Amino acid sequence: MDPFRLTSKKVLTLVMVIDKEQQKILLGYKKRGFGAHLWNGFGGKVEPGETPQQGALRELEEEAGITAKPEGFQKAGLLLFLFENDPVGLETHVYKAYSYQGQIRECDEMRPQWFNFADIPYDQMWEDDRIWLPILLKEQAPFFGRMYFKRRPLEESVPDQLTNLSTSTSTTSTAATTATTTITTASATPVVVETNSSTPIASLSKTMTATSFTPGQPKSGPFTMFEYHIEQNLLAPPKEIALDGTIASFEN
Ligand SMILES: COc1nc(N)nc2c1ncn2[C@H]1C[C@H](O)[C@@H](COP(=O)(O)OP(=O)(O)OP(=O)(O)O)O1
Repeated sequence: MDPFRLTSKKVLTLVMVIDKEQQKILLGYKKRGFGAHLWNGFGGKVEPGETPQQGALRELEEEAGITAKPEGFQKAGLLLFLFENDPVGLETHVYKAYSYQGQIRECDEMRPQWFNFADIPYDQMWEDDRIWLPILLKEQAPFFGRMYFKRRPLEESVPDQLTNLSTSTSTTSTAATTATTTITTASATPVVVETNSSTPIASLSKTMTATSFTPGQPKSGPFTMFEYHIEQNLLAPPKEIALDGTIASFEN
Protein backbone atom coordinates (compact mmCIF):
# COMPACT_ATOMS: atom_id res chain seq x y z
CA MET A 1 0.00 0.00 0.00
CA ASP A 2 1.39 3.40 -1.01
CA PRO A 3 1.84 5.38 2.23
CA PHE A 4 1.33 8.61 0.24
CA ARG A 5 -1.91 7.67 -1.50
CA LEU A 6 -4.43 10.51 -1.22
CA THR A 7 -8.17 10.16 -0.89
CA SER A 8 -8.85 13.85 -0.28
CA LYS A 9 -7.18 17.21 0.15
CA LYS A 10 -7.55 20.41 2.12
CA VAL A 11 -7.14 23.71 0.30
CA LEU A 12 -4.79 26.21 1.98
CA THR A 13 -3.15 29.49 1.08
CA LEU A 14 0.21 31.10 1.69
CA VAL A 15 1.05 34.75 0.94
CA MET A 16 4.62 36.02 0.72
CA VAL A 17 4.81 39.81 1.11
CA ILE A 18 7.82 41.20 -0.72
CA ASP A 19 9.51 44.59 -0.76
CA LYS A 20 11.35 44.41 -4.10
CA GLU A 21 13.15 47.71 -3.68
CA GLN A 22 14.58 46.85 -0.27
CA GLN A 23 15.01 43.14 -1.16
CA LYS A 24 13.09 42.14 1.96
CA ILE A 25 10.38 39.61 2.75
CA LEU A 26 7.77 39.78 5.50
CA LEU A 27 7.48 36.52 7.41
CA GLY A 28 5.33 35.63 10.39
CA TYR A 29 6.46 33.68 13.43
CA LYS A 30 3.65 31.20 14.05
CA LYS A 31 2.78 31.17 17.72
CA ARG A 32 0.32 28.27 17.74
CA GLY A 33 -1.31 25.55 15.64
CA PHE A 34 0.13 23.67 12.68
CA GLY A 35 3.70 24.83 12.08
CA ALA A 36 3.99 26.55 15.45
CA HIS A 37 7.42 28.09 16.18
CA LEU A 38 8.29 28.32 12.50
CA TRP A 39 8.58 31.39 10.28
CA ASN A 40 6.25 31.24 7.31
CA GLY A 41 4.17 33.33 4.96
CA PHE A 42 0.63 34.26 5.93
CA GLY A 43 -2.26 31.97 5.13
CA GLY A 44 -4.57 29.23 6.22
CA LYS A 45 -7.57 27.18 5.21
CA VAL A 46 -9.85 28.36 2.43
CA GLU A 47 -13.36 28.64 3.85
CA PRO A 48 -16.52 27.30 2.18
CA GLY A 49 -17.70 29.67 -0.55
CA GLU A 50 -14.29 31.35 -0.88
CA THR A 51 -11.89 31.15 -3.79
CA PRO A 52 -8.26 30.49 -2.83
CA GLN A 53 -7.44 34.10 -3.76
CA GLN A 54 -10.18 35.45 -1.49
CA GLY A 55 -9.02 33.15 1.29
CA ALA A 56 -5.43 34.32 0.85
CA LEU A 57 -6.39 38.00 1.06
CA ARG A 58 -8.55 37.37 4.15
CA GLU A 59 -5.79 35.44 5.95
CA LEU A 60 -3.25 38.17 5.17
CA GLU A 61 -5.52 40.75 6.77
CA GLU A 62 -6.25 38.54 9.79
CA GLU A 63 -2.66 37.51 10.42
CA ALA A 64 -0.64 40.59 9.40
CA GLY A 65 -3.23 43.39 9.45
CA ILE A 66 -2.62 44.47 5.87
CA THR A 67 -4.54 44.46 2.59
CA ALA A 68 -2.69 43.43 -0.55
CA LYS A 69 -3.18 45.85 -3.44
CA PRO A 70 -4.67 44.05 -6.47
CA GLU A 71 -2.03 45.39 -8.88
CA GLY A 72 0.79 43.83 -6.88
CA PHE A 73 -0.91 40.56 -6.00
CA GLN A 74 -0.04 37.50 -8.09
CA LYS A 75 -0.28 33.77 -7.86
CA ALA A 76 3.22 32.34 -7.65
CA GLY A 77 2.60 28.62 -7.55
CA LEU A 78 0.85 25.60 -6.18
CA LEU A 79 2.27 23.10 -3.71
CA LEU A 80 1.03 19.73 -2.53
CA PHE A 81 2.20 18.61 0.91
CA LEU A 82 1.89 14.89 1.53
CA PHE A 83 2.40 13.17 4.86
CA GLU A 84 3.17 9.49 5.27
CA ASN A 85 0.10 7.39 6.11
CA ASP A 86 -2.13 10.45 5.94
CA PRO A 87 -4.61 10.27 3.05
CA VAL A 88 -5.37 14.00 3.22
CA GLY A 89 -3.01 16.18 1.16
CA LEU A 90 -2.58 19.91 1.65
CA GLU A 91 -3.12 21.75 -1.66
CA THR A 92 -1.47 25.09 -0.93
CA HIS A 93 -1.96 28.10 -3.21
CA VAL A 94 1.05 30.42 -2.96
CA TYR A 95 0.78 34.15 -3.73
CA LYS A 96 3.18 37.11 -3.90
CA ALA A 97 2.11 40.53 -2.63
CA TYR A 98 4.37 43.36 -3.82
CA SER A 99 2.29 46.20 -2.39
CA TYR A 100 -0.18 46.60 0.42
CA GLN A 101 -2.03 49.13 2.50
CA GLY A 102 -2.51 49.23 6.24
CA GLN A 103 -0.26 48.86 9.22
CA ILE A 104 1.55 45.60 9.81
CA ARG A 105 0.63 44.27 13.25
CA GLU A 106 1.01 41.18 15.41
CA CYS A 107 -1.97 38.96 16.25
CA ASP A 108 -2.51 36.00 18.57
CA GLU A 109 -1.37 33.59 15.84
CA MET A 110 1.50 35.37 14.02
CA ARG A 111 4.31 37.80 14.80
CA PRO A 112 5.37 39.53 11.54
CA GLN A 113 8.95 40.58 10.88
CA TRP A 114 10.90 41.78 7.81
CA PHE A 115 13.95 39.80 6.69
CA ASN A 116 16.58 40.64 4.10
CA PHE A 117 16.57 38.11 1.28
CA ALA A 118 20.08 37.17 2.40
CA ASP A 119 18.95 36.46 5.97
CA ILE A 120 15.86 34.32 5.48
CA PRO A 121 15.80 31.92 8.49
CA TYR A 122 15.46 28.70 6.51
CA ASP A 123 16.59 26.64 9.49
CA GLN A 124 13.49 27.84 11.36
CA MET A 125 11.05 27.31 8.52
CA TRP A 126 9.30 24.32 7.01
CA GLU A 127 11.94 22.32 5.13
CA ASP A 128 10.22 22.74 1.78
CA ASP A 129 10.63 26.52 1.85
CA ARG A 130 14.28 26.39 0.84
CA ILE A 131 13.20 24.62 -2.35
CA TRP A 132 10.49 26.90 -3.67
CA LEU A 133 11.04 30.26 -1.94
CA PRO A 134 14.24 31.04 -3.91
CA ILE A 135 12.27 30.28 -7.09
CA LEU A 136 9.57 32.71 -6.01
CA LEU A 137 12.12 35.40 -5.10
CA LYS A 138 14.00 35.00 -8.38
CA GLU A 139 10.66 35.35 -10.16
CA GLN A 140 10.95 31.90 -11.72
CA ALA A 141 7.32 31.34 -10.90
CA PRO A 142 4.80 29.96 -11.75
CA PHE A 143 5.87 26.77 -10.04
CA PHE A 144 4.39 23.48 -8.97
CA GLY A 145 5.72 21.20 -6.29
CA ARG A 146 5.02 18.05 -4.38
CA MET A 147 6.71 17.69 -1.01
CA TYR A 148 6.75 14.39 0.87
CA PHE A 149 7.04 14.36 4.65
CA LYS A 150 7.64 11.57 7.12
CA ARG A 151 7.18 11.70 10.84
CA ARG A 152 10.55 12.63 12.29
CA PRO A 153 12.23 9.88 14.33
CA LEU A 154 12.90 10.84 17.93
CA GLU A 155 16.64 10.38 17.52
CA GLU A 156 17.98 11.70 14.25
CA SER A 157 21.48 12.09 12.98
CA VAL A 158 21.97 13.86 9.68
CA PRO A 159 25.03 15.24 7.90
CA ASP A 160 25.80 18.93 8.03
CA GLN A 161 25.92 19.75 4.37
CA LEU A 162 24.69 18.71 1.00
CA THR A 163 27.74 16.96 -0.33
CA ASN A 164 27.03 16.22 -3.94
CA LEU A 165 25.14 18.20 -6.55
CA SER A 166 24.76 17.20 -10.16
CA THR A 167 22.70 18.93 -12.84
CA SER A 168 21.94 17.98 -16.40
CA THR A 169 19.97 19.88 -19.01
CA SER A 170 18.34 18.63 -22.19
CA THR A 171 16.06 19.99 -24.89
CA THR A 172 12.73 18.30 -25.44
CA SER A 173 10.79 17.78 -28.66
CA THR A 174 8.50 20.63 -27.69
CA ALA A 175 11.51 22.96 -27.64
CA ALA A 176 11.18 23.35 -23.91
CA THR A 177 14.21 23.01 -21.70
CA THR A 178 14.15 20.40 -18.99
CA ALA A 179 16.76 20.49 -16.29
CA THR A 180 17.05 17.60 -13.91
CA THR A 181 18.95 18.04 -10.71
CA THR A 182 19.55 15.27 -8.26
CA ILE A 183 20.79 16.24 -4.85
CA THR A 184 22.34 13.50 -2.79
CA THR A 185 24.36 13.20 0.35
CA ALA A 186 27.46 11.11 0.81
CA SER A 187 25.58 8.47 2.76
CA ALA A 188 22.33 8.09 0.89
CA THR A 189 21.16 6.74 -2.42
CA PRO A 190 19.20 9.33 -4.42
CA VAL A 191 15.59 8.67 -5.28
CA VAL A 192 14.85 9.92 -8.77
CA VAL A 193 11.55 11.51 -9.66
CA GLU A 194 10.76 11.84 -13.34
CA THR A 195 9.46 15.07 -14.84
CA ASN A 196 7.21 14.76 -17.82
CA SER A 197 9.43 16.27 -20.51
CA SER A 198 6.72 16.15 -23.18
CA THR A 199 4.79 18.99 -21.59
CA PRO A 200 5.54 22.37 -23.21
CA ILE A 201 7.13 23.91 -20.17
CA ALA A 202 10.57 24.65 -18.95
CA SER A 203 10.77 22.65 -15.79
CA LEU A 204 13.17 21.69 -13.08
CA SER A 205 12.80 18.41 -11.31
CA LYS A 206 14.64 17.93 -8.08
CA THR A 207 14.73 15.03 -5.73
CA MET A 208 16.36 14.75 -2.40
CA THR A 209 16.81 12.17 0.29
CA ALA A 210 15.92 12.12 3.94
CA THR A 211 19.39 13.08 5.03
CA SER A 212 19.79 16.21 2.96
CA PHE A 213 19.23 18.80 5.66
CA THR A 214 21.17 20.20 8.51
CA PRO A 215 20.68 18.64 11.92
CA GLY A 216 18.81 20.17 14.81
CA GLN A 217 15.63 21.23 13.11
CA PRO A 218 13.11 20.25 15.77
CA LYS A 219 11.63 23.65 15.03
CA SER A 220 10.28 22.28 11.77
CA GLY A 221 7.91 20.18 13.82
CA PRO A 222 7.53 16.45 14.01
CA PHE A 223 8.01 16.01 10.26
CA THR A 224 10.99 15.71 7.98
CA MET A 225 10.85 16.18 4.23
CA PHE A 226 12.51 13.26 2.50
CA GLU A 227 11.64 13.83 -1.15
CA TYR A 228 10.30 16.52 -3.41
CA HIS A 229 9.45 17.28 -6.99
CA ILE A 230 9.42 20.82 -8.34
CA GLU A 231 8.66 22.42 -11.68
CA GLN A 232 9.20 26.09 -12.41
CA ASN A 233 8.69 28.60 -15.21
CA LEU A 234 5.31 27.09 -16.05
CA LEU A 235 3.35 28.99 -18.68
CA ALA A 236 0.52 29.64 -16.23
CA PRO A 237 0.02 29.09 -12.50
CA PRO A 238 -1.47 25.69 -11.66
CA LYS A 239 -5.03 25.98 -10.34
CA GLU A 240 -5.81 22.55 -8.97
CA ILE A 241 -4.05 19.32 -8.08
CA ALA A 242 -5.53 15.89 -8.82
CA LEU A 243 -5.49 13.20 -6.14
CA ASP A 244 -2.73 11.40 -8.04
CA GLY A 245 -0.51 14.43 -7.32
CA THR A 246 -0.45 15.85 -10.83
CA ILE A 247 -1.65 19.27 -12.02
CA ALA A 248 -5.38 18.99 -12.80
CA SER A 249 -5.81 22.45 -14.32
CA PHE A 250 -4.12 25.82 -14.81
CA GLU A 251 -5.34 29.36 -14.07
CA ASN A 252 -6.65 31.20 -17.15
C1 LIG B 1 4.21 20.98 5.31
O1 LIG B 1 4.88 22.04 4.74
C2 LIG B 1 4.43 23.29 4.77
N1 LIG B 1 5.30 24.23 4.35
C3 LIG B 1 4.95 25.52 4.33
N2 LIG B 1 5.84 26.42 3.91
N3 LIG B 1 3.74 25.97 4.71
C4 LIG B 1 2.88 25.05 5.12
C5 LIG B 1 3.16 23.70 5.17
N4 LIG B 1 2.04 23.06 5.60
C6 LIG B 1 1.13 24.00 5.83
N5 LIG B 1 1.63 25.20 5.53
C7 LIG B 1 0.99 26.51 5.64
C8 LIG B 1 -0.26 26.64 4.85
C9 LIG B 1 -1.05 27.62 5.68
O2 LIG B 1 -0.65 28.94 5.34
C10 LIG B 1 -0.60 27.34 7.09
C11 LIG B 1 -1.51 26.39 7.84
O3 LIG B 1 -2.69 27.05 8.08
P1 LIG B 1 -3.51 26.79 9.42
O4 LIG B 1 -3.71 25.34 9.63
O5 LIG B 1 -2.92 27.56 10.52
O6 LIG B 1 -4.86 27.41 8.95
P2 LIG B 1 -5.79 28.42 9.69
O7 LIG B 1 -7.04 28.51 8.87
O8 LIG B 1 -5.07 29.73 9.93
O9 LIG B 1 -5.98 27.67 11.01
P3 LIG B 1 -6.88 27.91 12.27
O10 LIG B 1 -7.77 29.08 12.00
O11 LIG B 1 -7.61 26.61 12.41
O12 LIG B 1 -5.87 28.16 13.37
O13 LIG B 1 0.65 26.69 7.01
